[in-house]
Amino acid sequence: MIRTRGLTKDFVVSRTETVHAVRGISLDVEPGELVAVLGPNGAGKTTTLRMLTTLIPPTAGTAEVAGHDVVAHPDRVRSAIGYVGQGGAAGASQRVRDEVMTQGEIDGLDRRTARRRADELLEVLDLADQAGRKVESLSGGQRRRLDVAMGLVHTPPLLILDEPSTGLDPHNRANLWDHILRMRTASREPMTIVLTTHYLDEADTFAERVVVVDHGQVIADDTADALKAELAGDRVALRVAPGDAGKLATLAERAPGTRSVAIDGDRVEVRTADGPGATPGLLRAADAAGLAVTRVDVTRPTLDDVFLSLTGRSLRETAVATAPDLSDDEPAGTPTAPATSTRKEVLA
Ligand SMILES: Nc1ncnc2c1ncn2[C@@H]1O[C@H](COP(=O)(O)OP(=O)(O)OP(=O)(O)O)[C@@H](O)[C@H]1O
Repeated sequence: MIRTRGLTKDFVVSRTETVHAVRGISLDVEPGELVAVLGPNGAGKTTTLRMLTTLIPPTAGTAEVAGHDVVAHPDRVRSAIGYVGQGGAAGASQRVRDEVMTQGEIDGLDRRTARRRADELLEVLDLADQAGRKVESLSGGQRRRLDVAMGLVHTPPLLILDEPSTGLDPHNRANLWDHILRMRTASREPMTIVLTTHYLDEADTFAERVVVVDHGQVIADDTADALKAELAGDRVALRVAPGDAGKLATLAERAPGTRSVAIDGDRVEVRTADGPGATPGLLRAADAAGLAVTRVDVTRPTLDDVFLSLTGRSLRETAVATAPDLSDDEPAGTPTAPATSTRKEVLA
């Protein structure tokens, strides 16, 4: 469904500065896959999606989407995809339901189906009460939900979503995911979904495959479970008398499967491929050496641990620091120029 080879994007910012936003990404996404693309701010995720959706041309490399080259046949690509970008796609002076319906008709739905889909999506995304209101009167969170409704109104074979849930409250995030998953199972053809998210729990729970991007390159690509097992490992924390921590650490280093051992006061933290499997052996070794273990905690790694082990940095910190405030309390007002071109502007 997607095939890129050496996909590259440079932005020439000035005579002396070029931003190498995407540096040779080669990626294959099969029909029916649900792929989450993770990475810190500025990693190149949006730029990659914008090339795949034909909003910007690649500097080098190739990309085929739904069987069509993004440079040679952008129209064919556009008609095969649904896209939710980061910029507000709706016209400020239009009414909410009309905007969703119009987008549906642009995407090829007949008027009745467009209305039914619009009403369904406005209900799912908690916008039914705002259906007759003008877009400019919506809060930031409501406007984001409207963007998502416009992107999902037709049920294309390929959905590309750039941070669809950013700024939504937990209730609306859950509804959105429920709807996306239902759309997917209801569609006759396998629906392919590629999305970026800063919510690691979403990627962990819903994505069948996680692609980690950093500095414009893919640095890991696998299922969340495989990435966690390969790159982060489980943590077994054992508490002993402070004077015994060194002896226990030495024993733990010799235990099968141990990747690393760290001491923190009376706590010995063992990184191992299989925490629950390794714990009985660690306890037996401690017991045989006369060391009394007073507490054991086994923790499975998160995708943030995966990123940390790959890069030495935490994804969570960058996400929290830059998550936009889409408060539902205040109307968002007329938007300033969006950071990315919108679907309506460019794909219509
Ligand atoms: N139009 C542009 N002109 C110049 N530089 C750009 C432009 N668009 C993106 N960049 C730069 O390219 C790099 C990648 O940006 P991109 O938006 O793709 O990152 P991202 O991974 O989507 O980040 P975020 O998680 O913050 O959305 C960044 O350094 C960004 O500043």
